[in-house]
Amino acid sequence: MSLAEEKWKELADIKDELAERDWFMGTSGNLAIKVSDSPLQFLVTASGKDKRKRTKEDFLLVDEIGRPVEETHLKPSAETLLHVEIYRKTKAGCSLHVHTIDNNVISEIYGDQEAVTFKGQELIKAFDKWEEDAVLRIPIIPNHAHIPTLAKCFSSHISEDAGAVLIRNHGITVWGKTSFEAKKVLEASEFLFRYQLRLLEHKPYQLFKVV
Ligand SMILES: CSCCC(=O)C(=O)COP(=O)(O)O
Ligand SMILES: [Zn+2]
Repeated sequence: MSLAEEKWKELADIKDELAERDWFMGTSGNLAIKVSDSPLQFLVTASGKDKRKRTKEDFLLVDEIGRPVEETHLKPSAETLLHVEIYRKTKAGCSLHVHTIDNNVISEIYGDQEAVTFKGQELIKAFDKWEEDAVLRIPIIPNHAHIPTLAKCFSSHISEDAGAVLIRNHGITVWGKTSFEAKKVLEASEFLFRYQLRLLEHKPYQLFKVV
């Protein structure tokens, strides 16, 4: 099996796991996994497809600016430029984007603050923050319809090899050095969003900052 075939299967297995959680409603979501550094090439989900299905046309190989490497009728994800920024600026190996009710509601509740911040939850350790009272800040950016503008805004929040950015009333994009780390960051983010929303249910009259 070639490296590209190995990465294809790795990403397809991750996609199946996220599909089991019903995190690809209405064809939303896109996933990517790096295949080579020089030249930069990565597999990305084909645009507009039902990501709950597993087919031979789920992904396509794109270059350092998100163009298909081979002749194809498939279109790369509409949000390929966000994945380009991740691989251009970091050593990340995998990036995942999903729309969930929880991440959309959190992004709207805390959107005006331009970030949602967590402190004191054990799952913060999934972001490799182990110190006592570590604080996790997840930026929230506007959902620019013009993808190059969205990618530029998104890029300003990329500095480490693993991270997460919320796009307001849209979804979350996470990345990690490996697909394992990217999925861990995604699961931890969604856990923390669900935790915060549950907490707010018990304090309905306070939209308080968690820190
Ligand atoms: C119907 S979801 C709108 C597009 C989107 O936000 C998304 O995540 C999926 O777009 P893609 O082009 O990757 O299928
Ligand atoms: Zn999206």
